[in-house]
Amino acid sequence: MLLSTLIKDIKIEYIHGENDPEIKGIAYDSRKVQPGYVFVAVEGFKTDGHIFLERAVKAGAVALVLEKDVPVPEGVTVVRVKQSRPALALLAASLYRHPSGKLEMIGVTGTNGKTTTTSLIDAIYRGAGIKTGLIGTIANRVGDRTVAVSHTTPESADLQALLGEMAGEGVGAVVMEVSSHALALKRVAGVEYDVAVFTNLTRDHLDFHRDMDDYLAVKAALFSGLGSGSKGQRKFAVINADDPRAGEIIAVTGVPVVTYGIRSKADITAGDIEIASGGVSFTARGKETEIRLNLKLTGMFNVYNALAAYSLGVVRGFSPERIKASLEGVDGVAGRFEAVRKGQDFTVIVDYAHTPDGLENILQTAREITRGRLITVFGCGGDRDRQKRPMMGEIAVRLSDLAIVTSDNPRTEDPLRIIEDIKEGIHQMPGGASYDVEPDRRAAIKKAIFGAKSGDVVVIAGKGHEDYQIIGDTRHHFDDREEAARFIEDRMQKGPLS
Ligand SMILES: CC(=O)N[C@H]1[C@@H](OP(=O)(O)OP(=O)(O)OC[C@H]2O[C@@H](n3ccc(=O)[nH]c3=O)[C@H](O)[C@@H]2O)O[C@H](CO)[C@@H](O)[C@@H]1O[C@H](C)C(=O)N[C@@H](C)C(=O)N[C@H](CCC(=O)O)C(=O)O
Ligand SMILES: Nc1ncnc2c1ncn2[C@@H]1O[C@H](COP(=O)(O)OP(=O)(O)OP(=O)(O)O)[C@@H](O)[C@H]1O
Ligand SMILES: N[C@H](CCC[C@H](N)C(=O)O)C(=O)O
Ligand SMILES: [Mg+2]
Repeated sequence: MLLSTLIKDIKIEYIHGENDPEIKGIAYDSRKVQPGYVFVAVEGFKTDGHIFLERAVKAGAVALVLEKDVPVPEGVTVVRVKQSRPALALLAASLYRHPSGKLEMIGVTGTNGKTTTTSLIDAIYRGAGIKTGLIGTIANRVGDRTVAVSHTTPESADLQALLGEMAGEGVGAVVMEVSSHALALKRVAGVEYDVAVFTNLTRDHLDFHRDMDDYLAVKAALFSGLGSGSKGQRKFAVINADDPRAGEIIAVTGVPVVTYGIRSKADITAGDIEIASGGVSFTARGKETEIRLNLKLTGMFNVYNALAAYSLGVVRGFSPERIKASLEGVDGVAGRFEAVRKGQDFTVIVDYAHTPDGLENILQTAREITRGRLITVFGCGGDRDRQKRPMMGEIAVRLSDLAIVTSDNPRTEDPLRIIEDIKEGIHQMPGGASYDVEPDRRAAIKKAIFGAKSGDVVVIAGKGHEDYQIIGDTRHHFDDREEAARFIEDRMQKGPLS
């Protein structure tokens, strides 16, 4: 595509250079530039793309998109824009010929439940015989082909390339997680959504967003952006009426809204809820429909996730019976309340709860299936929201019989410093509280498993499906499920600690 065609839809401050080169690709990272590419320089949080212009041109960039007036190498065409991130997104959408316009696009946002809810929605579409694309934390999938992930929501240029592949391979519907980082950093600018789902808003990422209002405003952008577009598909939003901020999301949504809930008045509600260790059952009731759903996922929060998916399915026009069959066929989601079973007489659960609300939910659910003691192993990620640490400490200790505080992904922070932040919340608890500290996650898991007695439940929270631990800038192989399985087998041979 000629540069002049590519930039047709973006607002430009000025252009320098006579050439109108043929553009073969787009890169936001100088290390990924190939001959014939346009390089878009982004000012980031760690470094600045404008530092790497020489490198990009050496690697073959024929055009540069900049948001700053900086010296540039000779011989390339320079396109100056106001903001590079939205420009990057819109240029990529153009280059891949607006793939989201050819696909039914479903975006799911909210603090918790995105991965689970997208898996459930995906199952409904597949069950209806539609080829799907899935984009999210655990994996990206094009039909049955899995593509590696680096983010929950990919960077705009990678996202548009992926959507392009999906459109080219006959995908009908794309179900994707839309993180607040993605919305704030314009990764999804230029994506035309048909349906947006709001799961909930609780505390997280306040290292990145100014405050909860800012966090909400960012999430709300997915809903206010729903009105535009020209696919002719029926657009609607699916919103959790029980969330205290639901009204604010509804207020900015320019398309019909279907609400779901358990406590509040909603279009579709869940009643007669039964929670067991093997799964939840509930009756989903709409104006004209009523159906009993028996899921293999458990926990009250999964009633919400399933109800969101069910509501979407009904409004989309799938039959409640068909939706029921699809939802009931989902065995579980990797690393979400995933049991590690090696024939032991106590329960071990690996879960991705990494926010105060997630942890509270998971421990309440675990308590309901605990006959003995509830033992929790958890930590908090480094280089992420610090204020959630004491809150998670308090929750873990309050809701467990024994909490073992350990490391999550320390990243570039001192693991002991992170643990100190967690302990602050514990020490403020009235009457004090007993807990254990074991900074080495492997040793903490071992301690929990060797300490468990018959009927106990061990919850290992925070890392779920992750098969790595990030210490400094290095990713080491580490999988809570593997570690737990190994120690359970060990313990069954050697016996518990006395
Ligand atoms: C805070 C955040 O999201 N940062 C993202 C952002 O980084 P940044 O803007 O700071 O980039 P930077 O490192 O300063 O570099 C600036 C520019 O120079 C470029 N560069 C850099 C080096 C070089 O040699 N050449 C070069 O051109 C970079 O490619 C970049 O375009 O843009 C980068 C490129 O897309 C992302 O990789 C990076 O994600 C970081 C690694 C990250 O950890 N993000 C997490 C927090 C995140 O996005 N999480 C959400 C899920 C959260 C949730 O809801 O739970 C997600 O969607 O995954
Ligand atoms: N609807 C929900 N409400 C509250 N907590 C939930 C809900 N669904 C799941 N959780 C908890 O949050 C954890 C993460 O769930 P899930 O992966 O579905 O969320 P997510 O929004 O995709 O997370 P991330 O932002 O990290 O990608 C689960 O392991 C569970 O403990
Ligand atoms: N998407 C979340 C994942 C957190 C997972 C937890 N294991 C951690 O590293 O903090 C984030 O990037 O904040
Ligand atoms: Mg997710």
